[in-house]
Amino acid sequence: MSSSQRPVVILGSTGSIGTQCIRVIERNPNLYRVTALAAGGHNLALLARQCVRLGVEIVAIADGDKAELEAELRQAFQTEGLPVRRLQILVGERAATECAASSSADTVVVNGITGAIGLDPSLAALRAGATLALANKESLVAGAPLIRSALQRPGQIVPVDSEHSAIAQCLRSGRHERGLTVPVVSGKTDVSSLVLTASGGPFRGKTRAELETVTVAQALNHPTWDMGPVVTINSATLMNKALELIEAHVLFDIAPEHIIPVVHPQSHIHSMVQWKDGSTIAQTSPPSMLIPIALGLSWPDRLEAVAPANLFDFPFSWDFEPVDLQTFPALQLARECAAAGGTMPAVMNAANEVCVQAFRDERIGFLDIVARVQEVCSEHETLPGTSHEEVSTAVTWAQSYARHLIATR
Ligand SMILES: NC(=O)C1=CN([C@@H]2O[C@H](COP(=O)(O)OP(=O)(O)OC[C@H]3O[C@@H](n4cnc5c(N)ncnc54)[C@H](OP(=O)(O)O)[C@@H]3O)[C@@H](O)[C@H]2O)C=CC1
Ligand SMILES: CC(=O)[C@@H](O)[C@H](O)COP(=O)(O)O
Ligand SMILES: [Mn+2]
Repeated sequence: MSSSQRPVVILGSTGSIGTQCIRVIERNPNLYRVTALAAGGHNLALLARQCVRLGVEIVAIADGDKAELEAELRQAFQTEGLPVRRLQILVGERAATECAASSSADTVVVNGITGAIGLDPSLAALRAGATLALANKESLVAGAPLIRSALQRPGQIVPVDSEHSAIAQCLRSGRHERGLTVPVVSGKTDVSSLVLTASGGPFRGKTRAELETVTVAQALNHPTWDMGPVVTINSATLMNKALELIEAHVLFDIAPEHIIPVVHPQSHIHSMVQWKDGSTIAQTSPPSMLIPIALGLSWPDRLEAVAPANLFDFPFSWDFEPVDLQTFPALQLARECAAAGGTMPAVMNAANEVCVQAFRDERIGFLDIVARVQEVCSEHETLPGTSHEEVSTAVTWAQSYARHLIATR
């Protein structure tokens, strides 16, 4: 390893964020070296190929068989024409957390795991002193007080979610020192609001009556982004924007009433910051996660030619419209959950994870997802959420109450 190569740990390496992160790193071999990979264990052949190609030292899987992974690794070494080498293999539900804990202050840990299961690995990365390039928004929604107390230094979290990366980039144009992430210009904040753009998802413009019969395949057909299935369905219910509103509130320490969601169907403007003088700064590029992922690795520097830029030499237009809050009530629910604070956002997310799985299994309809999440939240008595035990008790309760509602309605 050359001393100029920064060590990188990728959690969720076989997913949409993970594979795109590997693309960025493979284009910049002099800058980065992947030391560890973690995945769920559902695609061992791909994981083994990644390990061999990248020369990692540690590989972690949540589920699956160690012997099967070893066999895939042997096969991958042979396919690449390389001598078989032993790797440290971690297996089990704590494996990704152990993998993150193996990092150190100069490491970037990229968290591309889906779901609140990503919280413990995020905490482990922060406690190890690593930079956390965070795509796993559920970490912040489920465990904001825990994340705050695990933070070792300002700027330790670099947001990878496209909207939050955009906001972080826009914030560099003025004064804003508060929040958990990448403070750049110190001084009292001059921000008046954050404008959170939403594509509107595949069902933009539909009525609730029309949404009653939409299918899983239709919900997975995102108009502008190619992503993993959970975030794609969350985009369709606008629960993704609900999670992102809480994510922005936590990351940038801005009151939810100063975060304004707006539908922008082209997904070219990734979010904006409005300043006290009336100015608005936007960050734009054609939809691609490569830029926010690259910035997660290199912040505040920029890598060369990461993705195509907007072309301004032919006519086109960008549209904006208000979010239809009657048809898509998730955002209003998020505001209420953010106001309640403590364990309430973790409960909202946990119930949503259960309901999204039930919708994917065709056990509930599309509109039932947010309706059941609302019911779960309305029955929850908020706790401060400052201990791990409180958060996991609330999450377990929300999961089982959501399952009960799904089974009995
Ligand atoms: N995809 C995108 O463009 C964007 C994604 N995000 C966020 O990034 C996160 C990841 O999304 P995305 O890449 O789309 O999701 P995917 O479903 O494509 O990938 C999820 C990854 O997590 C792994 N995984 C699942 N469970 C575990 C576990 N217990 N331990 C370790 N790894 C695990 C999966 O492994 P396996 O393959 O074995 O199941 C897979 O590698 C989500 O929080 C999402 O909201 C945010 C903005 C954009
Ligand atoms: C790419 C990204 O950051 C996603 O979270 C995206 O925001 C999803 O699109 P929606 O705007 O439809 O939720
Ligand atoms: Mn996003």
